[in-house]
Amino acid sequence: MSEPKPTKRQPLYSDADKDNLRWFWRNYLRKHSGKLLIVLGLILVQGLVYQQFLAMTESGLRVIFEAGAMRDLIMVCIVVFLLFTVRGIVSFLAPMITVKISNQAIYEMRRDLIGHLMSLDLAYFERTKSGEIIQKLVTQTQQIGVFVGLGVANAIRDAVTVIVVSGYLIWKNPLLFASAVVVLPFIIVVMNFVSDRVKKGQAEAEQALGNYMNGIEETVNGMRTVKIASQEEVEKERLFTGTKSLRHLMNRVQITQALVLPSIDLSSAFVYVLVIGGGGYMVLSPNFDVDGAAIITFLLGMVMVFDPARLLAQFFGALQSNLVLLDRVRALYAETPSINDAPEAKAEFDTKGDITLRNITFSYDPEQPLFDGLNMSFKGGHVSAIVGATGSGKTTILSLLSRLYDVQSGEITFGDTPVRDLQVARLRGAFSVVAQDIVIFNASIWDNIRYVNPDATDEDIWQAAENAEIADLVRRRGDTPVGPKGAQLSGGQKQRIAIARAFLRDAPILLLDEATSALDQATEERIKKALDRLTKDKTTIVVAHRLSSIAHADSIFVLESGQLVEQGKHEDLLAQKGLYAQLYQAQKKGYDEK
Ligand SMILES: Nc1ncnc2c1ncn2[C@@H]1O[C@H](COP(=O)(O)OP(=O)(O)OP(=O)(O)O)[C@@H](O)[C@H]1O
Repeated sequence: MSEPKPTKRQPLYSDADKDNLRWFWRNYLRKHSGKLLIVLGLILVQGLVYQQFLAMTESGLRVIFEAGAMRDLIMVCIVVFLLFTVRGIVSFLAPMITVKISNQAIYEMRRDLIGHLMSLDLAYFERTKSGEIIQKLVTQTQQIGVFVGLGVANAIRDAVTVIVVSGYLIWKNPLLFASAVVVLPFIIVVMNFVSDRVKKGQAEAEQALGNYMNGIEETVNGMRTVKIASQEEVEKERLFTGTKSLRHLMNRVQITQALVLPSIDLSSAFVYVLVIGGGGYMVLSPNFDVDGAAIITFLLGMVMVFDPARLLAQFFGALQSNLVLLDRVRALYAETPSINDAPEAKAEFDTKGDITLRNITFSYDPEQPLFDGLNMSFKGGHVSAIVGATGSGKTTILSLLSRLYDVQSGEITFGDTPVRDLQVARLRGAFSVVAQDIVIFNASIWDNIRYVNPDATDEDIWQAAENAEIADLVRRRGDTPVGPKGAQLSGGQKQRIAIARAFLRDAPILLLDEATSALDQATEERIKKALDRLTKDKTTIVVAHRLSSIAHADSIFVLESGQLVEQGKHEDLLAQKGLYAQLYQAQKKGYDEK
């Protein structure tokens, strides 16, 4: 499951490809073995129909050439018609089964991929382009499914036809058939060339498509910034470049694939000439016991072989593309979550105990350590605040507590229990969070609030909405969705939804990261009173830039570049005349001057 290296020649069927095919068979097809055997039986019937058709044609021609009975000719016609009726019915039944199997396989593959995706760490989503994820879950799985459902089934049908009809022709006239095989090496060389180029081209095209989809997502989501900065032309150009490169790559893949048919046609023309010439000679020569009916039937048989052979050759070109897609889809499983439940992880813990960070080290990027030996303790049931300059690591501390990331060394404990000994879902279930990046779904405000507690009663939801001062808006907007990512709401309205969620969830530990920063002072004052009730007896950690809003905290931690530089109550910190006092005075001065 390696990333493609377009410049290096790769084997057509690498070990990874074989492994991917086995994986696909084991997980999504093997369970349908019984039905697949039925399909195989139906396909065999299709092949046999062709063989019988040839035999009947030869008999019919002989009746004509040898001026036989009319009755025999009519019989031949009826049998031929019946044979093709059988083939028609079977040709419908086989794909009907395979299409169902393949759609089931797509469904299961997507279900598994979504399940795995949900288990991955936040860090994966922060480094992976969303276009790449959408591509795996939407287009690549779909293409693989269609290929398996129709492509593979048709290819087996074609292969069976080629084998059965060729077998019949060999039996009828081995010498003539042997002369037709001379074109085989030419076809093999062309197919190898095509397959190799298709594989490389497809890998590059998938990469380009991922980038293009990601570009669209970024542009659409960032439309406000694009418009304000008048960057429409730049974005247009960026997307044009993406589609241009796709056009170039798809041209390369599809034109290469188009080489297959003319090569087969050229070969077949060559073979037909050989059969007409060689077969004609056999009829005319007294050394061979071959009549005109046999040669015409043989020629018809060759036509019937070449048609499925063309399709088979096309199939091998498409197979290379699909092997690339399968590799891309399966690559998601190479990503594994690192934040898991430890064996025998505990479901229960003291949610009211102190939360302690002991000598922790953490960095997002090994080049830039953020915390190195940080110690902090948040008192259970009390309100603590973290303050400090932007980028000093306040939000990161909150993320570490709920294990969105794991510390690299040191330990975080809840009461006496190390955080790694807790079940992740239980740990996170103990938090209500109002984060800086509020996620709003394109649903009604009501549904957005209920998201954090789907079992809540209507009464609870109204109460939460009242507490967060958003109930009026809920009444006014009713069921109207709020637009993608809450685009129809103001920053303060989104923040009040997040606060309403915290009220509704009512978990024992509360994390408020700049929770009221977008509110006007009057609304903030009203929400503060409700929040004071909410935080009662809960362990609350507040991150705020506006120091006046955290002055009442039981304990204030002052961070500077990932280090704890001061700690204490508001009055004590002011008396210390350190960083906190400086920040506070600067803010106060700012307000006084306004
Ligand atoms: N997901 C991430 N990946 C890489 N680096 C990150 C990530 N999140 C934050 N950082 C970096 O870590 C540092 C601390 O960020 P953090 O968000 O904890 O700061 P903060 O004190 O909360 O800042 P602010 O007051 O601006 O919210 C910053 O230098 C930031 O660039």
